Amino acid sequence: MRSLGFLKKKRTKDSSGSRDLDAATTPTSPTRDSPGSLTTTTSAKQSESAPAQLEPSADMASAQTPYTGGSVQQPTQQNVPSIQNLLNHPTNPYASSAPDGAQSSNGTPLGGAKGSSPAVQPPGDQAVRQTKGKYTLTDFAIQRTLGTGSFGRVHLVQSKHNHRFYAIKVLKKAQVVKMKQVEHTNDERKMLQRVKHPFLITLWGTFQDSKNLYMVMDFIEGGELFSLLRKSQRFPNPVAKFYAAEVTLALDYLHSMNIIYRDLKPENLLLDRHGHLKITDFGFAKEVPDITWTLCGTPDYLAPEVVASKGYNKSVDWWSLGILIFEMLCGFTPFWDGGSPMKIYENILKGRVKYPPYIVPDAQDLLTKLITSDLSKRLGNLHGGSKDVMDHPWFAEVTWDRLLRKDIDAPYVPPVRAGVGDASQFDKYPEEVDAYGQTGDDPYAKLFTEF
Ligand SMILES: Nc1ncnc2c1ncn2[C@@H]1O[C@H](COP(=O)(O)OP(=O)(O)OP(=O)(O)O)[C@@H](O)[C@H]1O
Repeated sequence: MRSLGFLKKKRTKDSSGSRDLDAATTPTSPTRDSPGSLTTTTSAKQSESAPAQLEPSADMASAQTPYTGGSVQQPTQQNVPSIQNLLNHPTNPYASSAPDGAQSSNGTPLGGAKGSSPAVQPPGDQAVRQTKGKYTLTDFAIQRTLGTGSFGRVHLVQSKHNHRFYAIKVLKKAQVVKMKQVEHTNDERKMLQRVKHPFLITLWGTFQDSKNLYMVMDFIEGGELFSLLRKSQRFPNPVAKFYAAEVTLALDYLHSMNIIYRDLKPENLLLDRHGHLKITDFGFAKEVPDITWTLCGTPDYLAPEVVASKGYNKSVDWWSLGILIFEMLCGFTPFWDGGSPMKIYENILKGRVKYPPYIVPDAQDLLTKLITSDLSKRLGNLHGGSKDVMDHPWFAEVTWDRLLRKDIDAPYVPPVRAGVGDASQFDKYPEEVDAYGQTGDDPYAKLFTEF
């Protein structure tokens, strides 16, 4: 029987060294996005270090009674109306605001877009958000840890100015340098500064001290989709469709700006207080107008052309969308089989997917068209681009422009008390008191001049 041990663990970027993909058991990242630079740095393997607090539900075989959240609305097949039936409940998303109270003229954070138009145009202005050195640590009171990552942790903080809650991602410079992620970290800031979209996290500012880099983002209260999925085992078809549709709009937007995201997985999808998605962790996002070669991502989600060290393009995100939809519908990823990352890569390269009988035909059709090694057939990579994905019959009842306006109710509303820094939807982490705010010698100052 399939062992479900992996279900408990979050899949993180590796923090424990590197090897060459061709030569060893661990996938690796070359330092630059060029074909000639395949000396390796950071690997992207399934980490054993993340907390594993979420046991899969005892009712593993059922997608009908997935939730354990008491009186919370639960996205089961019975009580979740189809997206078509959700059209008459406009939500009233809270306008976000900067920690110092500043807003752009339209009351939203400032973002800037360039490149081709997305198939569905998000609202917003074109100015570039000022992020560099805008804040300091003394602007915030640090509360608890929301998550840990390869280079540091994400804290819930409260602004001393407007008293609102934010999330600050802290990255240890020494760790970033050690794992040869300087370029990716600078890219993360740069990409986040450029984007403005309902389903992407907002970066308000960055700053640094001699030891750490800090990124000030909106605090997204509802927790990770990962937690919801593991508690549920798997999502009913309309629920998976809702989240997949929001991700599709975000990818459509990113790709219109020539940004590849490259780390799609439930761990990086947060739920806002209304249950809409926010994609976080732009640690692998990069502007790539045509082709790139860097080996990065999370094993289960890697496209075969990435595993095979070939040049690749935006369509790796469409492959990953296929893996995400599969995982939401099944509770496990298609190429995982309990083995090492290397075993996963073998399976990815073989490309054989077993579709459980409970996957509806439309969904299976879409999955076969996304999870295909043949780039001339992969949906999203064809002439119609992302529109082909949106026009697929599985998404037939999605009204894309209303979804973009969050004018469609989410299938699950997280039980959070808004505005009070309620972090109850996040796992608990041991609180380490790191030496934040230090001045003094900074051997890495030249590497992070944009922060
Ligand atoms: N804006 C936010 N609001 C609430 N929680 C957040 C926010 N950003 C990140 N988190 C939490 O912190 C966790 C780690 O964040 P993130 O993935 O950006 O860090 P990372 O160091 O890149 O992690 P990894 O190395 O695992 O990819 C997230 O999975 C999420 O639980």
